[in-house]
Amino acid sequence: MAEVTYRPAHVKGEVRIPPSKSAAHRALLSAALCKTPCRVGPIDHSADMEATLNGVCAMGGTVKAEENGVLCIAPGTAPQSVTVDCGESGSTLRFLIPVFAALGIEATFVGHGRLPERPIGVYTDLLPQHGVTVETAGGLPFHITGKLQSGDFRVPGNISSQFITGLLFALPLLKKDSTVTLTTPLESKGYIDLTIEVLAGFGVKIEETETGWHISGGQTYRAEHYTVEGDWSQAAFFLSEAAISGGPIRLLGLSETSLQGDKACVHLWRQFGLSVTEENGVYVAENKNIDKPYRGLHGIAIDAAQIPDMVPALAVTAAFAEGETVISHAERLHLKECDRLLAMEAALKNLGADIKAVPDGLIIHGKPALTGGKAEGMNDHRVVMALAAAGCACTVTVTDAESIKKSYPGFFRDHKHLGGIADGIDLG
Ligand SMILES: O=C(O)C1=C[C@@H](OP(=O)(O)O)[C@@H](O)[C@H](O)C1
Ligand SMILES: C=C(OP(=O)(O)O)C(=O)O
Repeated sequence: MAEVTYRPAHVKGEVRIPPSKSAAHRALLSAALCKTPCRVGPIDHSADMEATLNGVCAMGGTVKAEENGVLCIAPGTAPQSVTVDCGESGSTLRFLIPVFAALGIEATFVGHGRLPERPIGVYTDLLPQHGVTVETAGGLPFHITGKLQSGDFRVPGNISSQFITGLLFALPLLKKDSTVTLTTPLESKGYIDLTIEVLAGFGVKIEETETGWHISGGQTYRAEHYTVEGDWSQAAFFLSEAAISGGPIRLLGLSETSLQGDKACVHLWRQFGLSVTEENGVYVAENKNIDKPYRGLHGIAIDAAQIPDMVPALAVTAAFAEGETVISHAERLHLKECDRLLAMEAALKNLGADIKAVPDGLIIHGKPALTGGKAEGMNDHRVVMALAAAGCACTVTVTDAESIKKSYPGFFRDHKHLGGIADGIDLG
């Protein structure tokens, strides 16, 4: 795989944050469940979006590109049996399985990269209790036959919220009412809030209960269009760049009222010492203490249970922040596109940082400067993008540079547009 070399530079200027991958997955799937055409956009053509669009087509839907990144999704006739390639997208796989089961489509789900090894056991246990036959050797391929039956779905809240989202999409399609009951406390709650919000945009109601959710059966997905808001998880990489390089960076396209849990990045980087202000929907990130020791940044304590995708970018800023940063409740990072805790530990150590992975997170003691060096991207988009901020301060070569295509194909272009240097790869 190709390498990218980030070199020291002062990044500043304006960047339009791409549309939210999480919101887009949800909106495309909801649109595919409508009885009449629905326009969804803007959509960024990342590999994960392609995976969900594969799913939309496998449901019999058709996809037509219109202007300004809008896609028109029209319903078709669902096939009886189909293979769905989910690429490397955990969201696609875990959202589609129960939906296909609710529609009674016999399906084989396949995937690549780390996806075949990522947890799927929640469905292996649960679906057979509700009328679906599952065939799997543990991971992918994952084959389902039969039609999902309503009832009480008991689900752990701490493996992946994506199982719950998948059920919240599927259960309204069944004839009778269902409940989802949490057997352990919910992590990544912001993603469930986002699911419920997108469903509401399609006229589908989910009721929160003391133990989980009540879902009325016989509901209909209905909407003519859905506008996808900006992606707070991608904005975090630029907050980290502003913290280390100075900025100011103006971030366009983000919603102030977003339910994305990753909106917490504003508060977190302010705690590190970055100034983040908002005016008329534009967020401005600037490190006004860039000339002070440690760039005026100081270490913080972070509970990552609700914001797993923030961790790579947080770890990089922490490597430059005075004192200790402790990132806890991040166990699920072992199970993402790579083991993100070990990947960030290895990468930042190679650049000269003081970082230690512990079972539930990372402990980092910041240094005023890093030496730079070579790091493994581990085929993980968030690892490769997070290291761009370190590369604003020291030369960093990262392998697996193309992995950014999973969520943000224009990342190097945007980094360069801000004055950053990303050599060795031409991805626009
Ligand atoms: O629902 C979603 O859109 C997502 C949920 C999160 O996964 P977990 O719930 O497994 O933490 C997150 O890490 C992922 O990038 C996107
Ligand atoms: C983990 C991620 O996505 P997914 O789970 O959908 O593969 C991610 O985007 O960081």
